[in-house]
Order: sequence, then structure tokens, then C-alpha cells
Amino acid sequence: MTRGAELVVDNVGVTYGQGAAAHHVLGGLTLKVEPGESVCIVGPSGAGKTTLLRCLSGLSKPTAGTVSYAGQALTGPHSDIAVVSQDYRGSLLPWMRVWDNVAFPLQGRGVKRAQRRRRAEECLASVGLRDVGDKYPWQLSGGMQQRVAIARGLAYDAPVLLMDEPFGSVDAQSRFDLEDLTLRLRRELGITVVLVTHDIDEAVYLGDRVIVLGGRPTGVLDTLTVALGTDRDQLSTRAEPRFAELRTRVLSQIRGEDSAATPVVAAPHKESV
Ligand SMILES: Nc1ncnc2c1ncn2[C@@H]1O[C@H](COP(=O)(O)OP(=O)(O)OP(=O)(O)O)[C@@H](O)[C@H]1O
Repeated sequence: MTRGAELVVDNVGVTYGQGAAAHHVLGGLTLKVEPGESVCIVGPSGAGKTTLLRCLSGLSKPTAGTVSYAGQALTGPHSDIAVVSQDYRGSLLPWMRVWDNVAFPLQGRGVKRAQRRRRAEECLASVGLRDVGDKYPWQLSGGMQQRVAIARGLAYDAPVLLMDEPFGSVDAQSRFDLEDLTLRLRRELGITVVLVTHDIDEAVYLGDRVIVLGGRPTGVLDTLTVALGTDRDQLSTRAEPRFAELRTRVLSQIRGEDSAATPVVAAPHKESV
């Protein structure tokens, strides 16, 4: 079961500033995301991953080219497209109870309170959180708060979920749990996931495809198909030789990009960018 429609980025360019101060971040960037696909986007810091995600969400308009959804150019936020960001602390409203935070997007649609509450509880249950609806976000752990942010992304019943480095601020165990949650939600709800991450292992673990960004201005450097099946497991999938091959390929590309940008680079301790 897949839902939603194709997202297409066609020859997109984004330039910040003007004249001598112009900074051409994205240039001629083209990619397509199929309904129900999980696509992970990696690239060096400052490559423009967040900028690209903002264009995909309709929150930013490209300077050149088009982003379209279901064959229509995006001119603003679309009700089919939900966004989950890294900064759950900034995105959850501390004075609202958890269920109200989750149901917040539905208020603007005129959904009645009782219905909002029911939907919020459903979404909280689907991210493994029950009996926390009446708490406040600050009464929950970081991992739980990020689950609440994901539940809010689901509240709209949007078939497309855009996630910007969503698990960057949680501990390692919560991160694994949230990765598995993302895989499960995608499988059960048939949603499309586009996820930006600095963690190459995470990109390979979660993606049907990994898109590597790079160049000046940034374009698509490589697209890897991750043929690791849909049933993935933190231990056995990561131990597969194919997994190691893919992460090595992505890492070497990103390291190449980094060393092109800065001649002196300290050796990273872990495979993240
Ligand atoms: N609103 C803005 N105005 C001016 N420059 C911006 C703006 N947003 C981003 N930039 C610049 O565009 C470049 C790309 O930023 P962006 O946040 O998209 O990169 P990123 O790949 O997501 O980075 P990181 O991996 O470090 O989060 C950076 O040089 C950044 O300083």
C-alpha cells in the first residue's frame, strides 16, 4: 500500500543574497522521489540539505527551476507534506499538553476538540507512546519528545514525511529505536519518507536510495540503490557486506568533497559528516 504522489525537483537552483554577496547554494539539482519511497539525503555540512528540504516542503521557493508534487509546482506548504525537524525542543509548544501539540495542525482545519484528541491519541499510539497525552512536552525524555514531534507529523495523515536530521539530538539507543520506528511507520502507513542526515550508516539503514549531494554549487553527486530488503534489523542488516560496501562508497565521496573544500581536515572519529 503506497499513498501520495511523486515529488520532482527539476533543475533547482537556490541563491542567497545578491550581487557580489550572492551565494549560489544549489545549482541544477534534479531528483525524483516515488510514492512510498524512503530517500535519504547526505552531503557535506553547508551543502544545502536543509535548503533542499525547505524547497521540498514548499516553505522556500527556489531561485531557479521547480519543485512539483503530483504534477503541480509547489508554491507553498502542501497538506500532503509534513515536516519533522531536529529541533523538537523548539517545535513543541511547552505550555500545551502533549496531545494538544500533536493535534495542533488540525486546529487550523477546524477539526473539533474531541476528534482532535482522538486523532492525537491514535498518532501517539502509533509512535509507541500511550498515556502521555495529558503530560507537557518538558515532562518527557528527549527521545519521547522526538516521538511526539513525529506523531504531530502524522496527525495530518500526510502521505509524505520530510525529516531534517530528526534524530541528531537524542542518545544512541533512542536513535536506533526512532530509526526502527520510521521503518515501521513507512511500512505500515505506506508513506514517503525523505530524510536528511549526517549519519551515513543511518542513511543506508533507512533508505531505499541514498542521494549524495556535492559540488559547487551543490548538485546530485551520486544516487545509490540500497538493495537490503524491507525487513531491516539494527544488528544483522548493519553486519551485511553490502551494507559495508554502500557506506564506504558514500563516505569516500563525502570525504572527497570535504577535502576539496578545505585542504587540512582532521581525521573523523566516526563515520558521520
Ligand atoms: N536564509 C539564509 N540566508 C543566507 N544564507 C543561508 C540561509 N540559509 C542557509 N544559508 C547558507 O546556505 C548554505 C547551505 O545551508 P544549509 O543549512 O541548507 O546546509 P546543510 O547542508 O543543511 O548544512 P548542515 O549539514 O551543516 O546542517 C550555508 O552556507 C548557509 O550558511
